[in-house]
Amino acid sequence: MYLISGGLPVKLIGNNTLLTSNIYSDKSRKKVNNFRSNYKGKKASETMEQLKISFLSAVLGGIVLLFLHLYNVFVTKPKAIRSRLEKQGIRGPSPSFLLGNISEIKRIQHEEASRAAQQEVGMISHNWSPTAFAYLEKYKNDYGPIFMYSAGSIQVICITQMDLVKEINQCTSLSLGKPSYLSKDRGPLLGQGILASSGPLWAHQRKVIAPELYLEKVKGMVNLMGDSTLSLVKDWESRIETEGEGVAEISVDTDMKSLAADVISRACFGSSYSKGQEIFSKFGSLLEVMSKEPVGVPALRYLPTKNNREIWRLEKEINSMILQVVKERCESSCEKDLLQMILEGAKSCGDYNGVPLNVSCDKFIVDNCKNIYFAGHETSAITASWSFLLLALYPEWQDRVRTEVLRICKGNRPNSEMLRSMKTVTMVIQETLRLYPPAGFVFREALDDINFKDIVIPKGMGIQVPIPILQHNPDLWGPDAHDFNPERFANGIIGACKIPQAYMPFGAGPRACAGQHFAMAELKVILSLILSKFSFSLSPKYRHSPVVRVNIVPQHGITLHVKRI
Ligand code: HEM
Repeated sequence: MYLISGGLPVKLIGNNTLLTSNIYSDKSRKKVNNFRSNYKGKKASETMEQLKISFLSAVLGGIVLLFLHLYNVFVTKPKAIRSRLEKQGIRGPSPSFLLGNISEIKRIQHEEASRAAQQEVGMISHNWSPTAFAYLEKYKNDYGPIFMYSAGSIQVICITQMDLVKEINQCTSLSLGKPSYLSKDRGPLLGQGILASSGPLWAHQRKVIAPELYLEKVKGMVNLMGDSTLSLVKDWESRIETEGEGVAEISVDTDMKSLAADVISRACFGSSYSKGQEIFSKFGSLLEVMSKEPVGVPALRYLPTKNNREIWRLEKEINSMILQVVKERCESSCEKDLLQMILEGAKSCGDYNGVPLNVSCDKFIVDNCKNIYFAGHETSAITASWSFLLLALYPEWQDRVRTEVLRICKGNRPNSEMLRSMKTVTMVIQETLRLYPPAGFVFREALDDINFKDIVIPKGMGIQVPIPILQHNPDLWGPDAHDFNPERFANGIIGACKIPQAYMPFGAGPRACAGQHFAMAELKVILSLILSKFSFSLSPKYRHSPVVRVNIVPQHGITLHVKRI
């Protein structure tokens, strides 16, 4: 009998004494070799078989687990929270498997957009929200002022009833936070910065960042806002000269974006602002790539698709560029810019009132720099652009604003005192923000079951307050709700609306825009410096089409004729 021992054939004889095989003949050696290779082949194929089976069972197990997870995320959980709201009388369209109401929403939007496109070209109506928010208008008509719908894994309760809106805005409970998808699948843009975070981490960031943007601190930034605006004024002057006849056709929204980027780079990065501009221009590209991505399924962020690879590359580059500026800053002297304030905040980001915050210093710095840019760049740029459009459409208001600016500034650069006394400019900005608020919604998530009036909103539910729907409501603003009438703000917001809390371009309550004083000062500087040098009229190229992207933006840009005065 042969056995295989350590690769050598051995023979068992008598009382199990072993003899090595090398004493056997060639013939028997051949036999042994044949046996050995057959045996090895058989064993290898058995091992392969076993490997295949284990691999297949692992894949199958993975698929089953993934399916169970997706079933839980897309079916079980949504069903449970929807049924809790249904029991309280909240209704909404029935969701389909996986996509919820996404396909239906797309269809409603598409149909309404095609209907609007057939209307008279060149007609400008400020009542744009029934087109841009067609699905919300439909659901509100069908199910009442509080309704729910499903965006795949995200379940949303949409609230347009003012008593409830007021309660949400005033709520200080940390059980009401920002939607978790903001820091998950919008992670490369926002991370865990002030805009996207909730609970103690947000409370710490707010404590550090908001005071630096209070009115007193903003006064010190009026000069840098003037510097950026004056270089645009020079640029426009030379463009008007080159184009001849004293007029230039200018894509105002593009130039306002560069201007707002310049302002926020100077405010955030002080003397390293040119480095800041470079960082923010990469951030702009990241924003563009990410706006092509669906929201609500964070797992998609890990797939090595072309888009994701680009997102990872840009994110890595931006993060390391910010940290490079920080490193240079630490080696040089202190500056009084927003970055310095973020650096100070990072020193104490270990805990908030004894609760550990679980965020590294580097992440705290990087995420909050990105958040300040995200929050304060496009919003201000779009508002300035809509203001110029409205002033081009209503020349009597353009004249009133210019007269006020010339009376107050007397040809000088505006300072904070002058900005404070610009009443007409303020009214025009307020009315612009009412008709065209850059942010479409105030978003929240119930981080725990939470009560508003007699409704218990279940944990995990997204909460949405659609800003334009409130700000265009004739029941609140009167029959001229869709008209441009800055005069309504002559006695402030309280005098303009039956329920002043319906005016919320900057949100409201403890999470209201931390940069609203900064934004108002910036807009006044831009409007006053530009209107004292130029006049505006509509270009025949302009097509009015406000659409909802990350912000509410002019789909075809804002092209105006700009003339020196
Ligand atoms: C016209 C310009 C602007 C508009 C319309 C605007 C609007 C908003 C809105 C609607 C929110 C969310 C409020 C909420 O969830 O209740 C917000 C948050 C915020 N904004 Fe602005 N914003 C503007 C400019 C700025 C600027 C220039 C900065 C910074 C320099 C800034 C910094 C912030 C920050 C830090 C937050 C987060 C506040 C928090 O969650 O605690 N914003 N803004």
